Order: sequence, then C-alpha cells, then structure tokens
Amino acid sequence: MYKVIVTDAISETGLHALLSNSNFEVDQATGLAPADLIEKIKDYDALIVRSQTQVTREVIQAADHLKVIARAGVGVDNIDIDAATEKGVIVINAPAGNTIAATEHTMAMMLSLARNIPQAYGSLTAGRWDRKLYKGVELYQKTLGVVGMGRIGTEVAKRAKGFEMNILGYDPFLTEDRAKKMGIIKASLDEIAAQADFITVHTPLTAETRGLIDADYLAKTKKGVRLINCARGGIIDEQALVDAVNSGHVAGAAIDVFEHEPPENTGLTQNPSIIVTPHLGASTAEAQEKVAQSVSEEIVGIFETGSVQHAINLPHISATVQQKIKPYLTLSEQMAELLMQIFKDAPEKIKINYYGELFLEDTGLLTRQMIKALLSFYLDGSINIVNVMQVLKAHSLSYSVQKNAAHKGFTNFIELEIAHGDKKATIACTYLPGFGGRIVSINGYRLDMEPEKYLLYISHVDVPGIIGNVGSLLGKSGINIGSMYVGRQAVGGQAIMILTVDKPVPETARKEILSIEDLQDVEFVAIDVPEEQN
Ligand SMILES: NC(=O)c1ccc[n+]([C@@H]2O[C@H](COP(=O)([O-])OP(=O)(O)OC[C@H]3O[C@@H](n4cnc5c(N)ncnc54)[C@H](O)[C@@H]3O)[C@@H](O)[C@H]2O)c1
Ligand SMILES: O=C(O)[C@H](O)COP(=O)(O)O
Repeated sequence: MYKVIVTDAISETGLHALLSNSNFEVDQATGLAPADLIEKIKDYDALIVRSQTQVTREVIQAADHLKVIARAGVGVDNIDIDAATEKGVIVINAPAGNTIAATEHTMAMMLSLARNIPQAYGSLTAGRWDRKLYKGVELYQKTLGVVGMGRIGTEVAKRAKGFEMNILGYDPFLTEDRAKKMGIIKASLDEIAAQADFITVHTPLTAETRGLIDADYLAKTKKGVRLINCARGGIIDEQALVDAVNSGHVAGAAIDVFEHEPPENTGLTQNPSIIVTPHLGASTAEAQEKVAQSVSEEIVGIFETGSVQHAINLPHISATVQQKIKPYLTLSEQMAELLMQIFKDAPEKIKINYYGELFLEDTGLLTRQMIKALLSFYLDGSINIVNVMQVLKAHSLSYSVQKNAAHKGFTNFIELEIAHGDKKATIACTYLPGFGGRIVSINGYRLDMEPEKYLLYISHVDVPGIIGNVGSLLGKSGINIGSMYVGRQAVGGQAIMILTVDKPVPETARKEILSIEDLQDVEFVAIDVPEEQN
C-alpha cells in the first residue's frame, strides 16, 4: 500500500485514479504549517502540491519513504528540485492541464486592463456613476509583445490575433518559421520594448528571467505601455513597475502572481492603475480537474509500472522513444548487475557504446539504468535513476557514452565496459523481437544467453573433462543446471563456461568446484529477473 498526501486544494474528481486504486491510500491535509509537514511527510511515498506548499530541503530530507513529489500544475519554483534529485525523489508536474485556464485569465486581465473593468465595477458598486474616468483603449490593431512563447504564450498569441492585434513574440526557441506559420513576428526584447502597447510575460521564473522586466527595461518601453504578468512574480520587478506606473510612463498593469504570496508590496496592490488577482490563472474547475487527473494517473504509473512522463529531474523521453528503448530497460540493468558480480572491483571508469538503431534514440534512461546497477553494488540502496548522475559525480567516477550507427550484426547492440586501474571487463546485449533479450558477449567471448536469475560464471583452461566435473559436483549438491554457454579463445586456451541454475549455489559447492584442476575462478551470480521473464 502506497501512501499519498495532498497538501493543497486539489480537485477530488481529478484524484479518481488514486482514490479508486486499492494500492493507494490518500490523505488530504491542506494548510499545514511547515513544521507539521516535516513531521507528517515521514510516512508518505508521494506528495501532491500546487503552488502554496513550500517543499523545502528540510521537508525532503525528513521524507524517509518519499519517491514522488507531484505538482498539480506547471511552476515548480516552490519545490527544491536539487534536494529532491539528491534524495532520489522524482518530481513531476502537469504541464498542459492549466494552459487554457491561464491563457483565458491573461486575456481577461488584458481586456480588464484596457477597459478599466475592475476599477469601474468598484466605483459603481460604491455608489458612483463615473463614465469619464474609466474611458479605455481598444486592443484592435495594437501591438502585443509576448515574452515566452511556450504553451501559454502561444495560446495567448492565437487569441490576441482574434482581436486583430499585431503580435511580437520573444523566446529563445521561437524560430522564424514557427513565427511565420503563426502569423506573428519573431522579435527581440528590445524590439518589443520599442513597439509594444501591451507586454505579457509567459516564462518560468529562473535566474535569467528574474527581473527580466526591470527599471532599465521599462525605461526603454513606449510611454503608455500596459503590462500583464500571469506567469510568476518577480519576472517583472515589482518596485520598478510601481515606480513606472506612478511616474505615468506605464499606463497600467495586470498582475496575477507576486514575488511573495500573499503580496507584501501595497504599492502594487493598492494602486488604481494596477489590477490584481490572487494567483487565479489556473483556478478553473476544468483545469483543476485536468491537473489532478494528470498527476494522479502518473503517480499510479510510477508505482505500478515504473513509467514516468512528466519528470522535471529526469531526462525527458517521448512516448515513442520510451517504446523503442523499453526492451532494453531491464536487460541493460541485468547486464550491468551480471558484469559487476563477476568483476567485483568498484568501477573507476564506465564506458557505454550504443550501436545500430539505438544510435538515433535518446538513450539517457538506459545509461542511468546501467550506471545505477553498477554503483548499487557498492553504494547503499538510496541510489536510483533520479540521483545516479549526482552520485557518480560525487565519487569522481568517469563515464563516457558513444553512439555508432554500425550495427555489429544486430539491429541494436549495447556494450558496457568497466575498468578499475588496469583491470577491465566488458559485456554486451541485444534484443531479438520474438525471442527476448540476450547477453551476446562477456569479456570478448561470444554467447547467446538469455539472462536468468541464478548463474555460475566459470573461467578455466580449455581442457577435456571440466564441464563433466562441474556438472557432477552441482548434481551432488542437488543443483539442477538449466542451460550452459561456453566460449573459448582458442583450442586449449582460455575459456569461460556459464551455467544457469535453478537455485542459489551454496558456498561449499562453489569451493568444491574451485578445486577442479585447470579451473581458475567461479562466481555465483544472482540477478534481478522479473517473474514474467523467467
Ligand atoms: N498564473 C497562473 O496560475 C499560472 C498558470 C499556469 C502557468 N503559469 C506560469 O506560466 C508560465 C508559463 O507556463 P507555460 O506552461 O507556458 O510554460 P512553457 O514551459 O510551455 O513555456 C515557457 C516558455 O518560456 C521560454 N523562456 C524561458 N526562458 C526565457 C527567457 N529568458 N526569455 C524568453 N523566453 C523564455 C521557454 O523557452 C518556453 O518556451 C510558467 O511560469 C508557469 O508557472 C501560471
Ligand atoms: O504554475 C502553475 O501551474 C500556476 O501558477 C498555478 O498554480 P496553482 O496550482 O497554485 O493555482
């Protein structure tokens, strides 16, 4: 039973995937004080939040069982991602569920700003009838600068085109071609400053975007410009905005998000030219249901099948690529486990070569899986595919990945080499559709071996009688041999024998086997093989 805690207000309907699954127990505890969350989190496997709960390093460090932090929304700036990664906790979000809600809120804010709707409403409900004071401006044929042309920026641009605005888009990833297809103009930030009547920001809050619109930038904007921030507080410097509005350079602003929430700067919240909403961009019934549904289904997937779709701290892998690399996920891990058990020394250097069609694919997850399996042999169980690269770095271990379109006789082929000082070992695998995974070489010996749970890896000199001797000693210990693979460098030269056996080989039997003349080493290997593969 996995325990999930929800600490912000989330749609109950959207949580259906978790609430209806008997493998999960869901507790809802909104408005917890930081100390209470630190105390409570110890018992939970997954945490679901929106933007209110601060998932700090202290919270993450206290979370002994936590595997997943799920953000039912987009921005993850309330979650300490580095701390989560170090602890091996996957952070996921629901990137698309509230796009339309935030887009429509931006349009509502832009129209309200242009037509003074909140101010006029306040005036009328206070008993005044003032038609002159609230004369507005039209959006028609005005220029809108969109800073950040991601999901929301793109949808805002589409809708603003419906109002026949001229759109200037700025985003490091916006190409001329995409801009042209959308009927907008790709522009620089300075071009937006010089030309825009309205500027709306839709970037995440990062070190680069914090204060992107600051006093210097505002000084470059057109007099009478109007600004909208439905993205993150801090992208527009709050005090610089207040000053520019008070000076009359900026005609007005519409702000949904604040550096501190609730906001502390009254110059912003009590300014007749600045309209504000309390972070409502994602607050529609539809968006809340979609984001809750997205994270709930993903949490079930992570715990039940290991599939991750929207991880923040794992390489992003599309569903198509996931499908292509899927057969290699377990196989590559088993191959690394096997190699470590016959190599024994801690690897100082790790080399991974991908051959064939895998050359074209994003193999980051396979690389992580193999390195995790290698390092788990010596490091404690807290290492996983989320924190493996940090662990590697922390231990100053070197790794390299090479890709080669040559297929070495197989459609795909993965080779793993580890080294400790001068000692080296290699192993390789492939996947044969219809037959399954195969280990196809170990230390240069060619094989065609299906990975099985228990193996004996024997190195010996190629002389007659060794196979028979090993077989009878195992028989004496009641150990059944499932299959046998042999390889030799030359007749009478160095050779290996791999036996798959039905149960663990006791140390006494191993020692007896070691005493066979011309037999150099024997290693009992146990690898993790799922039931359905056996
Ligand atoms: N007010 C709300 O309730 C609400 C709701 C949803 C999302 N948001 C916020 O809106 C923002 C955008 O969300 P999204 O889903 O469109 O994200 P997104 O990731 O789809 O788009 C962000 C875009 O910003 C661009 N970008 C990054 N750095 C930039 C820079 N320095 N200059 C220009 N562009 C830059 C990226 O290239 C990307 O295209 C996020 O901050 C998100 O947290 C707020
Ligand atoms: O980043 C987001 O998804 C929005 O800011 C929404 O935040 P919320 O879930 O707290 O409304």
